Amino acid sequence: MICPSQPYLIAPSILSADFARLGEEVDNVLKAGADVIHFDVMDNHYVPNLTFGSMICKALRDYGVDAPVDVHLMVSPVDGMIEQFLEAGASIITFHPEASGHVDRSLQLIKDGGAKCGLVLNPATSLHHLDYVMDKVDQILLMSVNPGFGGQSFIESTLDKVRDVRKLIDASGRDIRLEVDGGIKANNIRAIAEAGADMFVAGSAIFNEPDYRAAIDAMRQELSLVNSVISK
Ligand SMILES: O=C(CO)[C@H](O)[C@H](O)COP(=O)(O)O
Repeated sequence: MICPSQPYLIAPSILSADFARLGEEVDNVLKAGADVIHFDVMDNHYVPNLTFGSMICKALRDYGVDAPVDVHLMVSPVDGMIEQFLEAGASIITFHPEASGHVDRSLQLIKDGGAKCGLVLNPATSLHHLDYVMDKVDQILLMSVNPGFGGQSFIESTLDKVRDVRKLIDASGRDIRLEVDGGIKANNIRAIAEAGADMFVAGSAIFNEPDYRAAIDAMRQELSLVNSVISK
């Protein structure tokens, strides 16, 4: 079992928020103890659903949201959207390697714009996409559902993938965040952390609950029980 070198982060996905009251929803979830706002951008091309773009990110910044905004781009091609989200105030931008013709260039574009960069791997996407970029990425996001919709069930084989990526991160000697997204709830977050993840995206498990603080606290309570040993 592995202990990441950084504290655990909980990142509610606003995909499951009430869009008619988005500013208020983001305020409420931050007041309830969220660390990061996860922002799912879907283009109805790379994934079969359509959500929101950089204008909504900018609107949240203008509204006063100063927490880190973690933008997950499910769009193809990706570079134009990267530029827009840098201007809109994104803190972290991740994208799928299949959506970029030049992965190294897209990562550099994000870094040059002052945000943290990362790659997202779908459940059946190979880890070989991480070859030759481990010196560059700040974050790796493993999808534990097929992207496009909230409220799906966690794909169990992700746990093996998390263990494999944790080994790659430890071998790199860099502080790279290992984020997992899809079907995360209080009853499985501990196992995901024990596999080596240190950042957890949860949409329906938080926004579908009447009490956001209770939902986040239940996850933190499970994380406090993680059986961990420093592996470095
Ligand atoms: O990226 C996503 C879907 O593509 C969502 O962030 C993810 O599925 C979170 O939703 P839930 O916690 O309800 O599974």
